[in-house]
Amino acid sequence: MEDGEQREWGAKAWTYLSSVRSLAPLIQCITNFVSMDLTANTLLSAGASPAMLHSPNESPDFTPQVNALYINVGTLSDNWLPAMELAAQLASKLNKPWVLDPVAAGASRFRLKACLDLISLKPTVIRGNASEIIALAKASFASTKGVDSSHDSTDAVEAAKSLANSSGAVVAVSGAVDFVTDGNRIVGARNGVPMMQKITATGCAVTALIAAFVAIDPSHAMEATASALAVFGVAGELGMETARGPASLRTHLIDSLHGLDQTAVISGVKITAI
Ligand SMILES: Nc1ncnc2c1ncn2[C@@H]1O[C@H](COP(=O)(O)OP(=O)(O)O)[C@@H](O)[C@H]1O
Ligand SMILES: Cc1ncsc1CCOP(=O)(O)O
Ligand SMILES: [Mg+2]
Repeated sequence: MEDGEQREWGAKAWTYLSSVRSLAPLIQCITNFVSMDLTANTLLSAGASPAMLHSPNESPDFTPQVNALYINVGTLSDNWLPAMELAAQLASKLNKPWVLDPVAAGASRFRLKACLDLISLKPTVIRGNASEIIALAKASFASTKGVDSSHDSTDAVEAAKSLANSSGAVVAVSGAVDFVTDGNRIVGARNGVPMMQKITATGCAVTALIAAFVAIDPSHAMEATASALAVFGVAGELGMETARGPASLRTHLIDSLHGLDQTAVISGVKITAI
């Protein structure tokens, strides 16, 4: 039963990846300085088309052209927040999917409020680590030490459900198991390797990949999100076979994502209902 369910998810994930490769969705990324390179390379190696355009002077022309918008608050500053809000408003008004990465949501009052304000603009998906999702669900500052999680993803499952219900977004918590919920259903993806936490911006990059998968099928955001997380994890597992540490894993993960074939995805994806 479980094997059949996993193969079905594997086939679904392969369909999403193949569609990203054939349709090359255009993804507007308003993201942090640390992650720009890995995020753009992750999207390119998956077959999507990244564009790091963030000026509020450009978004009125550019956001209408994109297939999805990705907003990441990692290196948030006073003047970037209005740019994020404008792009999110445009995407919502135009019915385009948009995905939020609430990096370090609980690290400061400014950041927490910014994330909650962005969530009021109706993201399609929110993907964070466990500490970030707990901070958002409780709307509480100081529940995290920075950008890295001090909780396991299993600790944040109830917080994810509660955030999904209050926001209307699909919520994903990454970690050893990546959980995805729409507030009602929950699935878990058990792919990836622990070394992925030792490369900065892997979380940011997988959130961008979620945006590319959701761009293909916005009405099934939960399926697209779980598939993106699992596919990124499979690329990490294959990359780890030849990597010697975080720096080479970063390279090998990108290479593996680019080279994934149907067999690797269908047999590698480990998604199950919880
Ligand atoms: N212990 C782990 N085992 C396997 N994969 C992991 C583990 N921890 C994180 N990952 C993977 O690393 C990527 C980044 O997740 P995470 O480190 O939780 O995000 P962030 O960088 O935002 O804190 C995700 O694809 C996740 O599945
Ligand atoms: C280190 C750091 N500081 C601000 S943003 C950032 C990158 C965080 O990336 P991730 O959440 O994917 O680990
Ligand atoms: Mg992160």
